[in-house]
Amino acid sequence: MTCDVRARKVCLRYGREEVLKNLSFDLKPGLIYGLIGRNGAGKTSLLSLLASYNRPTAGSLLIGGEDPFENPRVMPQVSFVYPSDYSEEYDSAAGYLRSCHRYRPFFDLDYAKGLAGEFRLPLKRPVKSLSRGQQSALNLVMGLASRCPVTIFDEIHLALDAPAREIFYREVLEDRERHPRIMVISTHLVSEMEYLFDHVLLVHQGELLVNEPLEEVLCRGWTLTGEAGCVDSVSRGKRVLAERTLGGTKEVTLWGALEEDDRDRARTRGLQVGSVALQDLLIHLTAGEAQDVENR
Ligand SMILES: Nc1ncnc2c1ncn2[C@@H]1O[C@H](COP(=O)(O)OP(=O)(O)OP(=O)(O)O)[C@@H](O)[C@H]1O
Repeated sequence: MTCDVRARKVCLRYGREEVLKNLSFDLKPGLIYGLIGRNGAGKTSLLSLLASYNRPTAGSLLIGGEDPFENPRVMPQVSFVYPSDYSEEYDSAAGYLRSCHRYRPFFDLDYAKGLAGEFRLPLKRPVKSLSRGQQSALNLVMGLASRCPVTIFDEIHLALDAPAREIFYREVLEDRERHPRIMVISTHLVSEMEYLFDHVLLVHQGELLVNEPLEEVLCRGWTLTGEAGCVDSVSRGKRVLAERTLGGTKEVTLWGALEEDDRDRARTRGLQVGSVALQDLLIHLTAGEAQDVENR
C-alpha cells in the first residue's frame, strides 16, 4: 500500500480539554517533516493519532486511504519511537533488536546492528542497564531500521550527545535516500535540526499555524533594519512579529511574502533586509499571552 497520510479537520479531546483543533494536512512519501511547537502544544497528541494510540474525536485521518485505528493492515506500516521506560526490560539490547526483527515486517537487522556499532551500543548488556543516552540511541536504531513507510521520532534524540546526534541526522538523510518514506521528527532542537526538514508543521495550542515547505516558511519571515521612520513606512500594513529599537535604529521581524516592491522600497531608504531562522519564527509566532488550558 502507498502510505500517504491525509488529515482533515482532525480534533482530539482529553475529557473536557480539546488538545487538537481542526488540523488538516497531508504527509507525502519521501519527505521529512519537522513537527515543532512549544511545550504542551499538542505534538505528541498528534503523533499518537498517526500511530493509532488514539483516534480523532472528530475529523478524518487516513493512512494509505484507510483509518489506521486498530487496523492490522496499516499499523505495521507505522513506527513510532519515543522516550520509553526500559526499567523492566531485562533482555539484552541485541535480543531486543532481534525481537523487533521478528515482529516488524520491514525491519533490517543487519542495518540495525551496523547502526548500533556506530552508536557504540553495548549490545550484550540488558536494555534496562543502558544509560539514558544509550537507550535513546537504541530507540533511534529501532526507528531507522524499522524502514516503516511512516517513521515517527518523538523527541527521541534528547539524551544523545552531540556526536550521536550527528550520526542520527546523517542516517535520517542517507536512509531516506535509500528507502524513501515519510519521516516525522518532533523536536525542540529547532536550530540544530532545521536543515533536515523538507516541510514544517508548527502546532500551537492545538492548532496548525504553519504547514509549508521549509523554504517557503523561511521566505515568509524577514527582518527590516534601519532608521525607525523608514522602517515604519516600509512595514506599514504588514504583520509585525517582533520589533526592537536602539536609539534611532529599529529592527522589525515581519511575517508575509517579501515582494520585489518591498525590496526596492527598502533599498531606496537604505534599509537592510535580513532572513529569520526557523527557531526565531517559532518563538515569535507562538509568543503572546499564555492561555490556561481550561480556557482554551
Ligand atoms: N493523557 C492525557 N490526558 C489529558 N491531557 C493530556 C494527556 N496527554 C496530554 N495531555 C494534554 O494535552 C496537551 C498537549 O500535550 P502534548 O503531550 O501533545 O504536547 P507536546 O506538544 O508534545 O508537548 P511537549 O513539547 O512538552 O512534549 C497538554 O495540555 C497536555 O497536558
